[in-house]
Amino acid sequence: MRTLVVGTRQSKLALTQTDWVVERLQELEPGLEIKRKKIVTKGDRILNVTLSKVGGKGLFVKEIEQAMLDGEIDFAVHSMKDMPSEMPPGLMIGAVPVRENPTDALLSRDKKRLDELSGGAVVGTSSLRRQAQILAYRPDLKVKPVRGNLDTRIRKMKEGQFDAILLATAGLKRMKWQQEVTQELPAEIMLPAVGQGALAIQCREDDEELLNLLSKLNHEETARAVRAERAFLNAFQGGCHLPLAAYAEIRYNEVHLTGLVAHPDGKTVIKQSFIGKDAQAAGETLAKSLKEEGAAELLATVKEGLAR
Ligand SMILES: NCc1[nH]cc(CCC(=O)O)c1CC(=O)O
Repeated sequence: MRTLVVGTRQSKLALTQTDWVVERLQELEPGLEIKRKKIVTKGDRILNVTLSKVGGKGLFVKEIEQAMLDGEIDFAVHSMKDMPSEMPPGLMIGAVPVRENPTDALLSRDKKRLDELSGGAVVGTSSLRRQAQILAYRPDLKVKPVRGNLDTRIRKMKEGQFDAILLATAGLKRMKWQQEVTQELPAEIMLPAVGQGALAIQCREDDEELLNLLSKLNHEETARAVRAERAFLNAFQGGCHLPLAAYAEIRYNEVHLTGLVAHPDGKTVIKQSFIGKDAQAAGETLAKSLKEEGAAELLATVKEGLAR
């Protein structure tokens, strides 16, 4: 195998995730040389603006994809959650490694669990999905936007800007910061984002040598669950900035998929589950069923509100 170049964002989480994949690949092929090339994305540059207002899809991947197409890098490790549904021609997801914990975590200043937070407590999150679900469960809480890398957000909470914040458990575990987690929120209260906890290893579709190596890292159960979640997402032409959630598990060789669309105020939540064999079909069927309950109109209203 030739020396490989992996492109990565320079956030600690991106570097940690990239290193994890590099180590797995070097276990599979001892002596394999992999160089890291750091790339700054648009999402990294505009940290002061609420992402739902920036709104663009693929904010964290575009520059990396271009470097791959230009041959400057061979592959990249992305958070599946940040991957847009559309990929430029010539690129593909070469492997989906085994999923890390998919839940969302509550981190709070006084180690108070969600049920113990006082009325009016301020929860930091810029995710409309998290905002909608936390308000649906606890309408008495206040939600305020927070941006920045994981360490920045935790610091802002500890400084007192927020009583609690919501973050993906997976990112914290990968950074070995799981001791910061006060409570992992169950999917019944906080349905995870599409692809949360999973990674996508992206490469050129004609790179057979690399694809052959990457296939050994692929975890079919995770890939299948994520396929169902992303099929659901695609049906709404949604991005990670919309109040939309989906989570799938494989049980006895069947896909158990739950999907949700909500108003950011948490007062309207449309949520359903579906069980099927075919992952893609499960996602499409569930989306259709939510649309029959008015999910598309609800999202259109939300988008209108964001544009204003
Ligand atoms: N939106 C940013 C982002 N992209 C992936 C993760 C965490 C890791 C993951 O979800 O796989 C995070 C941080 C967060 O949402 O807390």
